Amino acid sequence: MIEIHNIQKSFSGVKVLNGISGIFESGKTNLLLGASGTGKSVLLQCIVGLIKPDLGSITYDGKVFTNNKLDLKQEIRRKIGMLFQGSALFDSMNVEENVEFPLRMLTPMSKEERRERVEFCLKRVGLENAGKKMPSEISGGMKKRVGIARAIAPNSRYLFCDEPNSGLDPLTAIKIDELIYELTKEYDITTVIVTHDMNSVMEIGDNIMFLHKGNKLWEGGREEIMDTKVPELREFIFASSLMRAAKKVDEELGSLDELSTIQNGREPEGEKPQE
Ligand SMILES: Nc1ncnc2c1ncn2[C@@H]1O[C@H](COP(=O)(O)OP(=O)(O)OP(=O)(O)O)[C@@H](O)[C@H]1O
Repeated sequence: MIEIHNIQKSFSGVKVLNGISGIFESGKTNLLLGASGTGKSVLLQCIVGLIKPDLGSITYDGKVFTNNKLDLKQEIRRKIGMLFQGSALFDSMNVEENVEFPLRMLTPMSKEERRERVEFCLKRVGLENAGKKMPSEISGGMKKRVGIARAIAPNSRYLFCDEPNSGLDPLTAIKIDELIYELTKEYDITTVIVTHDMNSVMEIGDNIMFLHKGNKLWEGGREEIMDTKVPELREFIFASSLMRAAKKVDEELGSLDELSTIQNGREPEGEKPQE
């Protein structure tokens, strides 16, 4: 579990994060949702320690990451896996070597142990036959899979993904989302995902934090987000014509349901009979 409290960050006097607090639980996919420029990536970078917040605290499983103790920071960093937007694979290394890299850097594993772990991780992400390929020889979706295998290889307890399905076709994007979701549950990882994709929200949003102009305006699960009354979030969700259509169908199905209840001689739920 990761807890953030009152995270604030300004650049050149311009406030980008305005006191964000929240809890990211383990075994859950926690989404940072919002339009471009709302501070999602800056918050993610603060949480992983790439940017120092001006104020606020970040705690990983009870250990305070923001207390400047180098040993502790390094201990936590070893448990962090990152999936970058463009996958960020090393072009000069083949797929196996990319996945092996953090094992060489962060663990005392022997060569044989590393080989077994790489094999296991590549199999888990469905790339058992791609180990010898170079990044330039594989598709965008496969690159994301390699990035995921590399991120989880050292038994990471925390997984951070910056727009994991950017640049992918919708079907591949869903598969990548599903893979991240399954791994989160399987290994009880605390996963934090930056996204502005409503498909991801509806598919894998266990816990969603909606950011707007550096403020947290809403937090909740995918089953409640469509009913939000927060105007900025409603505007964000229904900016997509697909989501507007989905809402319309939902409302029409609701009306049909109500109609059939009345036709069957029962009162619609929530309505009291007239005296
Ligand atoms: N290193 C930096 N120096 C100055 N300003 C920055 C820096 N990093 C981010 N910003 C500014 O902070 C604001 C929030 O940026 P951020 O990248 O977090 O947005 P975002 O919500 O992730 O958007 P997107 O979805 O487009 O990536 C933007 O106005 C951006 O220009």
